[in-house]
Amino acid sequence: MTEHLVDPDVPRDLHAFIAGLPKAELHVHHVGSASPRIVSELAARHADSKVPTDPEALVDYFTFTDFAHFIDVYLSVVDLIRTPEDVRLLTYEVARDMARQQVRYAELTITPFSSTRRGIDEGAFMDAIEDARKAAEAEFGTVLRWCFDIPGEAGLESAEETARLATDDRLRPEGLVSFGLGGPEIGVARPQFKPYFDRAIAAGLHSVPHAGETTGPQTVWDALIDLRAERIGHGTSSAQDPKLLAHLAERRIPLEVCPTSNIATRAVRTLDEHPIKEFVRAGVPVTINSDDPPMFGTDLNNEYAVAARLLGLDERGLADLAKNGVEASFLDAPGKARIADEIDTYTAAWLAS
Ligand SMILES: O=C(O)c1cccc(C(=O)CC[C@H]2O[C@@H](n3cnc4c(=O)[nH]cnc43)[C@H](O)[C@@H]2O)c1
Ligand SMILES: [Zn+2]
Repeated sequence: MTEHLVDPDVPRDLHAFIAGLPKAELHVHHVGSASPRIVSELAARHADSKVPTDPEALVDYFTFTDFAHFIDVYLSVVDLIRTPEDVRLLTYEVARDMARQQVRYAELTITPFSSTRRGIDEGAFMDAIEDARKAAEAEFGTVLRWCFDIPGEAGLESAEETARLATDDRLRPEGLVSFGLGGPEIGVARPQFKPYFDRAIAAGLHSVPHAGETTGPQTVWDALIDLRAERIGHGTSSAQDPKLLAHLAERRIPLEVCPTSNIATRAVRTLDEHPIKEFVRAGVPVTINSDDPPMFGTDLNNEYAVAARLLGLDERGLADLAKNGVEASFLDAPGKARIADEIDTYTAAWLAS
């Protein structure tokens, strides 16, 4: 258990239960998962960067005034990933951190455009993430899959490039399962990306755009209608629209909820004002995720503890939440059943002890 992340309002034995609970993570960014150790190592390697090398100084550096500031800082970390070896190291170390938290399966959001436009060879990039994926599965037992996302603010050029990298049979990595859209939402309307999502969906990828994180519920409707979203990244503002909540519940469209992220980027004022309770009350499938954990001073275990407090969950409630993540994943049916059984076995043993 990471001591500094223990929520004093959650009983200690519930923290211990969460630490051992097998989990799936569906909304977590590649570069945003770089631990302070990796960020400071890369910053030391690339001395021209403004990113601090001292892990303590990173805490201040990762304090954001708003979403735009978060993206600026995020891109300064992206600038540290300069070689295929940087990509491999980052991916492998992220999987190690996940395995320590009993993450059995993760769909990691990667923005290949940001790397290829900075000069990393596209084939070498794909080889680096695939090599790390296979090593992580063999050595840590954590299964990784990829979501390639368009950085929307970078325009349609980035959409074209992301769609090409995701659908070209010679490049497309074996682990790729879905197609996303990230970055700021203000001034970046979802419908313009429809042709790129159509191509990705035609190539067999699932649609998982961010929507309703920093703009209102209409963005979520646009993601559902134009981008044919199967899950929504964040979807926080859905709570403002009862018809939308009913639609998400009826169609069983999960929200990828990332509570601490929403506070860190100031999308939501305080955790107590987070709409997660409204989602659950409306019957919307809720999954718990960490988004950019070291940047937001959190990890997946802490997000489960936050959810336990906000929703008043005990061990069985937390196990159900973990099973929501498995069910909403793009794993095949036997893969889902394996992790769900593991969650049940773990929970039964914990409650019997
Ligand atoms: O790479 C570039 O050159 C570039 C140019 C202009 C704009 C961008 C971006 O906007 C990149 C955004 C970046 O942020 C990632 N991300 C991480 N966490 C979140 C989140 O909570 N909400 C939205 N986006 C997020 C996203 O995956 C993009 O890679 C890049
Ligand atoms: Zn995100």
